[in-house]
Amino acid sequence: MSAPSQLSKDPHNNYFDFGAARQVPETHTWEGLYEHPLVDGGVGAVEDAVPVVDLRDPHAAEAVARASEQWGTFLLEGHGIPSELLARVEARIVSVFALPASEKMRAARQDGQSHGYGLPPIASYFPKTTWSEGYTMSPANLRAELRKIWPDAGEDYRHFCDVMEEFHRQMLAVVDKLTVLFLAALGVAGVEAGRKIVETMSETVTMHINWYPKCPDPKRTLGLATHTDSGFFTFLMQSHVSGLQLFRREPDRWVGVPPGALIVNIGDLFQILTNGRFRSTYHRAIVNRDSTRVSVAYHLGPPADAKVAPLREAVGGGKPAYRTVTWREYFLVRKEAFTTGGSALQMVSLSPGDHDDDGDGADQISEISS
Ligand SMILES: C=C1C[C@]23C[C@@]1(O)CC[C@H]2[C@@]12CCC[C@@](C)(C(=O)O1)[C@H]2[C@@H]3C(=O)O
Ligand SMILES: O=C(O)CCC(=O)C(=O)O
Ligand SMILES: [Fe+2]
Repeated sequence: MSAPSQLSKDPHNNYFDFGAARQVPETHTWEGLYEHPLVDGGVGAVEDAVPVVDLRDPHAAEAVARASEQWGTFLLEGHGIPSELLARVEARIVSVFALPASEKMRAARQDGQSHGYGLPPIASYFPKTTWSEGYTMSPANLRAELRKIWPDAGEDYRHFCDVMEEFHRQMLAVVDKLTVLFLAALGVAGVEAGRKIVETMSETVTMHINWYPKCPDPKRTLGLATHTDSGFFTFLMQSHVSGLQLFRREPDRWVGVPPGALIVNIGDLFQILTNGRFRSTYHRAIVNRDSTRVSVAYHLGPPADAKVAPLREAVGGGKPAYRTVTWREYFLVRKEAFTTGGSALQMVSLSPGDHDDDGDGADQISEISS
């Protein structure tokens, strides 16, 4: 482990040289990772196959509704993003993380900042460090952000920015199509309403890239801690190496998501917006001995200070299940939830207990609180 003196005093922000690691040090060992069985969520699996939604399917809105209610996650097909572009995105992500530590650390996330290189925000809520590096950036500010790493704006800089901007442009078209389906699934009328939502979300897109290096002892550590995404919804593009797992109840188990697919995750604010009809999903990433894995999460949500409350169409004749929150406020609630071992969704619920977000009255799942 190297901890050059110019780096942050925060132990989560010190540089750990994964390439040189011959074992998993205490700082990176997690307990209770395999308390629940792991099952295959591949397309062939019978019980646990992760739902698939094909955007070309005339019944896609029903499939979106079913998957969002029952799983909170689905594999997206027919999205039209060329696999050749996804391969270029992957190659560019690999190239950033391959840079020397001193260059990456120029963009290190500072305390409380939403953007930057290093561990993701939730990392600071855990006593242990994960086997990964990350970098959060927003397309709106991509070029300025990446100048921190590549101040001379050379060829690598241009390649990275060009590819990520192309990915962003193409993703916006997918966001457009999926939003129409979500609104149809919720019975919200109006193309105009949809346009406005897409426009607003497109201005606040955040991309978080993840790099999970090979690990000499993968069973003892974790790539990304168990969490739900907090926004409206997230697209996740992962390389052809497995690692993403979804937590499912009754019986408690981890479902391994097949690698290579584009994944959609419902986030907590969408659960609030839909009055609990669509569910956010607990998920985590594990690492492996033989292959490095990368992923890019494309997070969509409202502006930080916009009020989010259950939709009239979702509440119907009933009662709103959640109070009104802003994303900024929800981050604080979630921080408190992580530090007290509670559930952020329960903390904003108007009838605590009734809307336990993972179904059994227990607040969080094992390794979160260990
Ligand atoms: C828009 C965002 C969602 C995110 C927090 C952030 O401001 C930028 C990083 C995102 C990420 C990626 C890894 C997991 C996660 C929980 C985290 O700590 O950082 C998510 C955040 C989230 O969904 O709340
Ligand atoms: O790498 C993965 O598969 C998970 C990434 C993730 O959940 C996230 O970035 O929010
Ligand atoms: Fe996530």
